[in-house]
Amino acid sequence: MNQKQLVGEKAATFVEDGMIVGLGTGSTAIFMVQALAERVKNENLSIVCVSTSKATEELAVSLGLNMKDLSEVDEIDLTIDGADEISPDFHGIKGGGGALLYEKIVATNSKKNIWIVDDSKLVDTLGKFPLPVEVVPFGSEHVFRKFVEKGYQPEYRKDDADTKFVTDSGNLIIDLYLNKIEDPKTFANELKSEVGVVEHGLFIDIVDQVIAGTATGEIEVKTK
Ligand SMILES: O=C[C@H](O)[C@H](O)[C@H](O)COP(=O)(O)O
Repeated sequence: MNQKQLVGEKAATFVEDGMIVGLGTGSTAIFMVQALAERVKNENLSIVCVSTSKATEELAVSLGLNMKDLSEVDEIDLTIDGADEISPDFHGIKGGGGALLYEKIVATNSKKNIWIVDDSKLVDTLGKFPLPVEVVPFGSEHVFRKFVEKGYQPEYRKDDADTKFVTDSGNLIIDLYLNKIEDPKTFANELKSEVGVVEHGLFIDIVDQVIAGTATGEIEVKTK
């Protein structure tokens, strides 16, 4: 069994009856959603789920999970999501699948956040993975040029048809090829202060627990 499936299935065991659960997005989160739907059926659990993307929403509905909009629920008990990079001090990059905005909104309205990853995502320093920045389409070329001037090596995210990728909320994504982010907190604040930037993929002080795969097939659970 691959690492993504192992950690996805493990994470689904952290959900308890009666919880409001945030469902993450991506290839690892898919395994968690499938395993959770199985548990709900087999153990007759009564849970409410909130999605972080249209793709996850569709999957969860097809599996019969009880879905609600974020605005319809009070605080989420537990959100389980994937990640693209995680540093030893529990900061991360997310948004490789373009879902960073809804993911961050759901995560910051959750009592607890768990990230599920294979061991390739655990890094010493963030930044090898291109950092996604979600921008409003209006005037985005100006934001793009500022990123060029600052040496951030930006590239518009493209979809399969080679046109600009559009997020679930109708925005664009500019990926920054930084290679290394020395001070993620400061950089996160700097990006947020740029008008036209809606959100970025740096998730600072958000995750509580990381469930990571290993080459030997064992699972590591790390708590902040
Ligand atoms: O926008 C996508 C999300 O942040 C994903 O959770 C992240 O990219 C990890 O995805 P995957 O599990 O497919 O590597």
